[in-house]
Amino acid sequence: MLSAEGVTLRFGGVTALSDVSIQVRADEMLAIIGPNGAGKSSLLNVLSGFYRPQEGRITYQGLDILGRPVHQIASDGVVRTFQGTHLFPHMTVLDNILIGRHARMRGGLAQAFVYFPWTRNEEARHREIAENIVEFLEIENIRHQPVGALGYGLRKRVDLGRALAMEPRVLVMDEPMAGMNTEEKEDLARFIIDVREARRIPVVLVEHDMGVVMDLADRVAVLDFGRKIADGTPAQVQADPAVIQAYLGAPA
Ligand SMILES: Nc1ncnc2c1ncn2[C@@H]1O[C@H](COP(=O)(O)OP(=O)(O)OP(=O)(O)O)[C@@H](O)[C@H]1O
Repeated sequence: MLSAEGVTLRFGGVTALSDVSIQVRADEMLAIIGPNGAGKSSLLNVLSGFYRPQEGRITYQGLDILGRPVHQIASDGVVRTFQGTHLFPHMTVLDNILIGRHARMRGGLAQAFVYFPWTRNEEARHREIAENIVEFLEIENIRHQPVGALGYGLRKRVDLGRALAMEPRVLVMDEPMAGMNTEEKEDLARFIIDVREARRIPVVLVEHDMGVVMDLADRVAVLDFGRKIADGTPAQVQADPAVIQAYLGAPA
């Protein structure tokens, strides 16, 4: 579905990724883990077109997408969320989700909020899709509240809604649960599982919480100092001496 082959990414003298190959298979939950600075966010940025590696290939549905504009990669279906939230705090939940429809709007974003007669039908269709997402994420009761007034857990849920509005074919999430309490993590995990069941799309996520990773992921790839050191089921990876060494710094 989406893959990196032999990817090397450097920032000046820093090698963030070194000859990394990874494949995201259809309908799987792939977790990317590793110690701080291991290159996890860099790998997500490369897979979603935000960073262009100096070496290697990125393919999506069999096509080389290296160098394609990032908005085009997103509208082709590789949709990512970022650490924290990228929402408009003064706008309502529903309007923030509608922003996610931007890539799918023929009339452009401005027209979505202005009632030109010729855009009314399209506007109604986008609103219906946004309302369905609101229902799916069980945030009907806050749909007209400004996002800035919400707690972090709910804001992350709205952020997921905005990503869903973009109709992802691959959903890429950078530490979706960072900064959440246990209850918020459980809620978001449930919705991520629901998304996979409802949309049958692969999800790639970077996550620090090993409990979450072991519960959610079908497969885990481990990065350390920009290299992929393991790739397997959660149980395989957990028992891998190289992984244990990377995390604990113990001698091999
Ligand atoms: N835009 C950038 N400019 C310069 N160096 C960068 C940039 N982005 C990442 N790096 C460097 O690349 C390396 C990998 O960083 P990256 O953020 O991908 O790691 P990470 O595994 O996501 O870390 P964390 O778990 O702390 O978020 C680090 O040494 C980092 O300092």
